[in-house]
Amino acid sequence: MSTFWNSRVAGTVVTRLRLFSGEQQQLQKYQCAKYSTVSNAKTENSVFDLEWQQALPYKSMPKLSRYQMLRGFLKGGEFVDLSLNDFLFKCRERFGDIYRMPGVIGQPDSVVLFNVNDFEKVYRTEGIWPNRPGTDAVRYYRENRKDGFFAETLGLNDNGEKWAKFRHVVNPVLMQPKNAKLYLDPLQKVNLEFIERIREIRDPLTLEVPENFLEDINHLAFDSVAVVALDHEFGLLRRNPDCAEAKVLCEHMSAFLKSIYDLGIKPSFYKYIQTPTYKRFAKSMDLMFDVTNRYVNAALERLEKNPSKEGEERSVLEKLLKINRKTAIVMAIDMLTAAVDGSSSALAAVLLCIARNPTKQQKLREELLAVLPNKHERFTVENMKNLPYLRACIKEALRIYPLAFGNVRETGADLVLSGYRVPKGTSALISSNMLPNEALFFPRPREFIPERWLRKSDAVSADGERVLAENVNKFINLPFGFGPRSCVGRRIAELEMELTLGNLVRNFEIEFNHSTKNAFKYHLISAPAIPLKFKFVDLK
Ligand code: HEM
Repeated sequence: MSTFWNSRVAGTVVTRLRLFSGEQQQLQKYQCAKYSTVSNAKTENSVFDLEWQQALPYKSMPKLSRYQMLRGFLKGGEFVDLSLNDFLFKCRERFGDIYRMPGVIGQPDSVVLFNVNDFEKVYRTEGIWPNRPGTDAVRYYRENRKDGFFAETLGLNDNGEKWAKFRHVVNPVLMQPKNAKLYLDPLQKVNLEFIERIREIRDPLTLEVPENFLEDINHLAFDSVAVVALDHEFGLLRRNPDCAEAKVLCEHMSAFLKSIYDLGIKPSFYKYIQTPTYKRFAKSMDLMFDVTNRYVNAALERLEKNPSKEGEERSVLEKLLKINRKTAIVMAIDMLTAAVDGSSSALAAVLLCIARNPTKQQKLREELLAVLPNKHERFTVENMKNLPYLRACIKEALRIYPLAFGNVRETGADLVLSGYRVPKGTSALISSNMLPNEALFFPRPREFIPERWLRKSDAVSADGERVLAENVNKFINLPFGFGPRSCVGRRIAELEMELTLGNLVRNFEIEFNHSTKNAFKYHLISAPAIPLKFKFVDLK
């Protein structure tokens, strides 16, 4: 019987792979045999079936009642002012490492997870078309736009086969290493503006940047993603700080993120009546659509007037336009909304860690100088290949200050999670962001030890203790998500962080002489909560 199920699952996989052959390698990597037979295969003999039979019924899982949920989010309620993160943790204290959260007003129930073994099970059985619930409001907006622009595709906010088709066409453009050259130079140009901006705004005596330095980091992140997504240098950072369109985009991107929690998790009637939150959200989406549409059309016109030569490739946008104009617009909006706030928080985390750890900073500088002895020399795809310590510093900073509260997946199979039966199709909130800071998983968790991420022989901290991250369950720390649905902008984000950290450390001694207590607050994603008054001292 179990052989029958094995071959059935394998058969389905083979058929789908014919459709999406590019994902074949990923799939083989991610769908480990242990879990691929689970999918609804409740055969009498399977190990899974025994586990399922012995597990507690879903209904008996500790849960927040519908009334508690609704009351908690009403005026004066216990959850009303809490961030998503604090809300989930408050309930964890009451119910433990697994609990049910009721879906209210037409939303489905969710199960909230804090156990890494459960994270692994959910990810490993997510299937080839993993669904990420939570962005219903985006889909609702796109489905209901009067001009029907999104009738064929809802972009990467879609789910199921339609998501996969879209992702399949954009993956090669955004994720293939060979395409990095398309965005390396534009990103580097923006990056050098950032260095100049720091020199302009820092106090001439203290050499500290102003309290609102986060705004500059935000503009760096915005200019960087815009140069990729819209093939346009807005120059918000320095040359064109009053650019109205760039400001509109920036402002509405942040409003967009906030609405995702307000409309996706908190109780909301927006599908029945246009609530003020939904109206604000739809206005942001309209504005972002209009601006994006204009820039993509302008790029198209430029290309038509000055077509690229055979084999010549000039930008990511040009490549996306070659697929078609709609794909280019939808992808540009999806990149802009997903990139800016996250990238700037991640950059702030990296800078705080490096500024507070001068020995590590010096070690990184030495690595950079060995590869690029002249600080004016540009990074290239080639010379960036051998910078393991740079990458380790970024990984370690994202471990200490994880960006997202966690992730969301619809369970791809019936699963036993923490001893309870959880049916296929349940929305699972993988609440992972606190675990990378627990000593159980990472020794000396609050210390910035990039060596954890190096090869075995190098993974020893300054006082000789082994701190290797290799043996830690990798599902604890997945800053870019997992599997075929993981961050499509990962290469761009990593390159942007590597260029920024690399260029800053080559140019300055970076210090942060203030408290880092409660440096970040968590909403859907983290955001710096302290003034980022870094000190930048020029290096000779
Ligand atoms: C440090 C910066 C960033 C981090 C930590 C990050 C992290 C993530 C995570 C955790 C996800 C969800 C993955 C999953 O469900 O498994 C995601 C999705 C996504 N990210 Fe990023 N991201 C970053 C920057 C960017 C940038 C720069 C872009 C665009 C250029 C981008 C575009 C996207 C998009 C479009 C998705 C949705 C993918 C899909 O559903 O297929 N991200 N990101």
